[in-house]
Amino acid sequence: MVQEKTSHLHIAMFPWFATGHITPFLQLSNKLAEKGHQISFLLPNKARIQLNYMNLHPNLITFHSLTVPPVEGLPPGAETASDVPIYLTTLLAAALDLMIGQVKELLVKLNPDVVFYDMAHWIPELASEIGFKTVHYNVVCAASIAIALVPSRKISKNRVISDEELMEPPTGYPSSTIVLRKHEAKSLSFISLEFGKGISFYERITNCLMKCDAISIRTCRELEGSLCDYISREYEKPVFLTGPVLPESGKQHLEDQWANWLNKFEPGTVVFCAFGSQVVLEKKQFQELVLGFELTGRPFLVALKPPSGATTIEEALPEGFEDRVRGRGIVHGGWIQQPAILSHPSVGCFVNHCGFGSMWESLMSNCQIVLIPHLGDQILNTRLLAEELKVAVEVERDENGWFSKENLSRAIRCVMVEDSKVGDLVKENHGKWSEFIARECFMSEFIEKFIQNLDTLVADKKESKMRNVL
Ligand SMILES: O=c1ccn([C@@H]2O[C@H](COP(=O)(O)OP(=O)(O)O[C@H]3O[C@H](CO)[C@@H](O)[C@H](O)[C@H]3O)[C@@H](O)[C@H]2O)c(=O)[nH]1
Repeated sequence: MVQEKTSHLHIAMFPWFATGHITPFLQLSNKLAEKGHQISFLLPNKARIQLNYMNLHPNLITFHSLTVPPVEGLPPGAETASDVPIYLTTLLAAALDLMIGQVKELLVKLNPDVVFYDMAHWIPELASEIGFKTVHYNVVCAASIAIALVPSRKISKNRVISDEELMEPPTGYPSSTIVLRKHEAKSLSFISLEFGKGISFYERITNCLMKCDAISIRTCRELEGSLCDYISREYEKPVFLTGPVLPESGKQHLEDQWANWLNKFEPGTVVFCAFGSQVVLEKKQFQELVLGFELTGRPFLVALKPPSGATTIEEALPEGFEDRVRGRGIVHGGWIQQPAILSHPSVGCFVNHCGFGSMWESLMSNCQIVLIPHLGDQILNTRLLAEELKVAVEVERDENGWFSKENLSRAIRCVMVEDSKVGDLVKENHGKWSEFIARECFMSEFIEKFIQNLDTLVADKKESKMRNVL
């Protein structure tokens, strides 16, 4: 096969100041640097120090520190979303917008071919002044954009969107299964609220999407092809997919305390549960959750943050719980090596919140998948896995969003017992997907195609540069 020749690009990355955004931008940077492209990565100083270890190509990826300016109400020293409670992130967005001069100065000096961004809606303005191409890179599923952040939503300035309106997908939305249920609509109501000074979240993102040269999404056609096409039509822009861009898994060594405990059980019998880095449950819901695991009668390992109002997991556990499950159940209040746990042979079921990372890790595992989503994109990811692909089951909630121990236990049992129709169906479908994803070329093909698209996008810029030189 004749390989198409690609030239080396200089790409500037300018992600929103949140770990969940900086990390995937950096993972993509690593993939691009692996192919010889040069990356200038703009980020606040503290995040640079924290994430330096993730830079796998320091010869090609250069971090450039930014200074987050003071904004009234923003705690001094706050630089990323992890430094502030969620209701103050609007002030961080206001600080981001004040950085236009600083970013402009840097971009003039760096002179990149293309800038990747996600929240700084003013990047296209700089592009026309300085002369670079722009790619709006979305790090959550295509469904989150398609259902909430398209022009067809028609959310004009200062209009607050109702839950009823959010439940209705926008005109032309291509899926009848990846939708929100009544109690879930409020998880997206933030889009019409202010995010930064005098601009709503909806306005910010739709501006970004309208003014960029190309849209890019961290997904694949096999999962969300029709949703990507819908976004492309809505914005009349090309949509370049990067695939999931996950780091090479490499074999993580599981800590002895977990390996020894898991080794005590038969293959495929342990239920593992984790809800990512953000979810903090209400105490009552937390207690109901752990009682649900007790009710299954199976061994279980749960790794969660303490619920709201508690400083430790132990103080929040239901009365007598620890004695009743001793020897077969652990609720751990700290971080645990999720990918390594998932590949332990004793683990047979993964109960998770369907955050983007966990969604892919569950798809790549051999475990049965049970989902309890909490936030907007997690709900849509869940619909994708449970309703479209039919590789997982979702725990039923009532109209107030509450899930009972019985519903949790029922969902786990229905995928774990032998000869369960649902269990067999999700297992078979899941098997096909994990095989598909595990192919060696799965991620590399995406990146190669993605780079070809970028090359075409910046070709005219390069030509005019050449003309100037000649
Ligand atoms: O005890 C734990 C818990 C999690 N993880 C890892 O942490 C990552 C968690 O990522 P993800 O599943 O995406 O969850 P969140 O951290 O909650 O993700 C945030 O960011 C995602 C986009 O990147 C969104 O999809 C989610 O809604 C948002 O909560 C995964 O790689 C897990 O393997 C561990 O290693 N140990």
